[in-house]
Amino acid sequence: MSPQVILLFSGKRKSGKDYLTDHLQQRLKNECGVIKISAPIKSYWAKENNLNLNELLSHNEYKEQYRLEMIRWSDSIRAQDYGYFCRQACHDALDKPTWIVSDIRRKTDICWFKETYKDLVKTIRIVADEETRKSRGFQYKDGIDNVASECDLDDYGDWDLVINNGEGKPTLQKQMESIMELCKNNK
Ligand SMILES: Nc1ncnc2c1ncn2[C@@H]1O[C@H](COP(=O)(O)OP(=O)(O)O)[C@@H](O)[C@H]1O
Ligand SMILES: C[C@@](O)(CCOP(=O)(O)OP(=O)(O)O)CC(=O)O
Repeated sequence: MSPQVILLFSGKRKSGKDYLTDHLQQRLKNECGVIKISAPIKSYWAKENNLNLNELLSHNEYKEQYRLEMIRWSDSIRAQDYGYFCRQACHDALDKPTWIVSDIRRKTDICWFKETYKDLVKTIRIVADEETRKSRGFQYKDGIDNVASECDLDDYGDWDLVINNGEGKPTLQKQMESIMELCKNNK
């Protein structure tokens, strides 16, 4: 079965990408599959450096020790082929009508998905103010928070949906409904 809608989620560290996409997955159950562009990066890095892949994939602090190096290495691959990790992440194409891509970071990620899947693609930006992100554990790091990995989409202006997940955010129910509404147009 080919997908009917592909939801691309983006947002800064601790904006709530995993939180909201996990909830969406619980809601859609078997109807959806989750794709993480960081998965093939982490898998390669774990193998090369003999690291614990499950820890690297988890929400724990463990991955933070390796984030800077993974960004640098993955950017060197992207410089040759910007779709490399997007393609790898979609490789075992999910047999589900809705795909949730939980970690879009660069304009080239959006470009690759739109070139490949055309108008199946919907882009969603999760925003949260810095105070809220700090209360969730965000700490600014030079080389991470001021490079493409975190900033390339700051000036992207063509989101299909922007969700506030910070101060004054709507209820989770409302956040989910706005996503479902976006999907409806593709089904
Ligand atoms: N709307 C929310 N309500 C309660 N906790 C939240 C909410 N959004 C995010 N969090 C919590 O904030 C932390 C960071 O969220 P996470 O989804 O991991 O961010 P990101 O994936 O964008 O780095 C997690 O502990 C998560 O459970
Ligand atoms: C090297 C990375 O892929 C690591 C991303 O790991 P996660 O996607 O787990 O990070 P957060 O959800 O923001 O905490 C970043 C990149 O620029 O590709």
